[in-house]
Amino acid sequence: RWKCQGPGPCGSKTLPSPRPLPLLGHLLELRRKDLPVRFMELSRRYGPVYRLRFGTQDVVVLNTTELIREALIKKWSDFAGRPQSYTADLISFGGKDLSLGNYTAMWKIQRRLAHSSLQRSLRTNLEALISQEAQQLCQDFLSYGSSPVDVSKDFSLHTCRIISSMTFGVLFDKKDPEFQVIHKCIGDVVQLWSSPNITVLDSFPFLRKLPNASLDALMQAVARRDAFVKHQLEIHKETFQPSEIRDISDSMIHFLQERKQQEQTPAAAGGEEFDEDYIHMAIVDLFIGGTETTASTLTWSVAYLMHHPQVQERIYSEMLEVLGPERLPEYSDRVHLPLLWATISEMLRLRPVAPLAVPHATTRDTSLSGYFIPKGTVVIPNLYAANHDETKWKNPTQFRPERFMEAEDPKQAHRDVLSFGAGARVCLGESLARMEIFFFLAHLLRHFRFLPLVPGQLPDLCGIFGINLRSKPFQVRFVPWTEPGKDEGQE
Ligand code: HEM
Repeated sequence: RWKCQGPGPCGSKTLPSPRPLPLLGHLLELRRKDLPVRFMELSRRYGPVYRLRFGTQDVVVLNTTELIREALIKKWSDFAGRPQSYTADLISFGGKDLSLGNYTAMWKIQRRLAHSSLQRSLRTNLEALISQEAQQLCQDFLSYGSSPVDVSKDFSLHTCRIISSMTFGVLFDKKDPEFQVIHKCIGDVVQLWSSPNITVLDSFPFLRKLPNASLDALMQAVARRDAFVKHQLEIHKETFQPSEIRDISDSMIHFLQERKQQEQTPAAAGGEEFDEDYIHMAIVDLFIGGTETTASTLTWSVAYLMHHPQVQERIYSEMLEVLGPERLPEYSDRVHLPLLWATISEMLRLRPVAPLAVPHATTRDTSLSGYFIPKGTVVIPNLYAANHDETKWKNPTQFRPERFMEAEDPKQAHRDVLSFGAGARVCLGESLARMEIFFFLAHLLRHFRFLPLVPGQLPDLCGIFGINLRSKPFQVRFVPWTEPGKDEGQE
């Protein structure tokens, strides 16, 4: 299977692979909590690309920027698929998902639609919305006084409010019960879906008939999520005016209505109809992407900056110099705030929230670095390994934002951070995420120093590896720069 059998993209070499266990293959590797780091270790022994076998599934792991670019950019259509699974189908109307859906004609329409709707929303007054949210968050932190704060919840409530406003035109109150339900169940679906009690159902079909409390909880969270999205879409359909596209839902409804009017027959679209479920799932994915990922990067940034109070001070001085004491930051200021911008890239590099991206699948027989890779192989781009590649990044585990400013080609150095993936499946929300991280950090650092509760008691930077790379909970005091307490941190 791993040698090219005939005409096609022949590679003469066979992919290296660690010795597998009988029946299980390399399945036990999946029990490791720090999978991206483990994959990186394996690459030191077996080379930057190797093959593993999980049960009946062949998996190829890519561990360098060059290999990931060759696969996802140079040969993008060969690697644009997603592995299909029983549980992904369960939570997405039978696979009509944007991030988990396979590379089909319907998916391409869905992705183009989500992309253009999001871009349209980015072109409106998004900057004002995000800046307001960041100011609101500063007000909240001020109101907590010197009490400690667990920032991750606050960040995710605010990022969720932003994506709700962009999608449905509603800026929910953080305490609104309806908002709290959607905020919670979006997180619950992701956590439950990636839990071992659920993932096991993909590999062992006979277990699907047995009672499974995790599966029941997952389906309840999915039902709550779907009820919320359906309700919002119904409201939009009733009030929709083609002359006034207000938000992402409107853009999507407009597209669907136009498509129906043009009488696109299912036959013309390859036998399938582009129905409302695709819109529903695209919105769900924007909510998932738009909530925890950015919030997680922000939380990591606070944790790292607590370890590096001198970087906080330098960013604060940089902002004072560029903005003066009064003016609020604007997004165009980022080019004049190189240390802040470099700190954001350094954070994305060191702690990519989706360290193994989302698994890809080959859509046809192909090759990579001279190795033959058959159609249907699952491909894991190890973004964490690429961002820690010693040949590209000096002392890669160190937090050193200056590396971007000192680079021969700083723009290229920023681009070399692969945390948003690349190619046909590159993250749809990169521009939004960067803008959010910029505004939240700029506003927070302009107002406050980030200090530990007790001097020297700093957050653990190791993190929790799972479907995403989260920091362990920690508490921080946001102390206005005007108050004393300068030397409480630790460099
Ligand atoms: C720091 C923040 C973020 C990071 C690090 C991040 C990272 C990623 C990564 C690594 C992927 C998978 C790429 C691949 O499969 O090769 C992805 C996919 C995706 N992201 Fe993000 N993301 C972030 C924020 C967002 C935001 C704010 C949104 C939405 C508003 C979003 C929406 C999506 C969607 C819809 C996909 C699926 C794309 C597809 O399969 O075609 N993400 N993201």
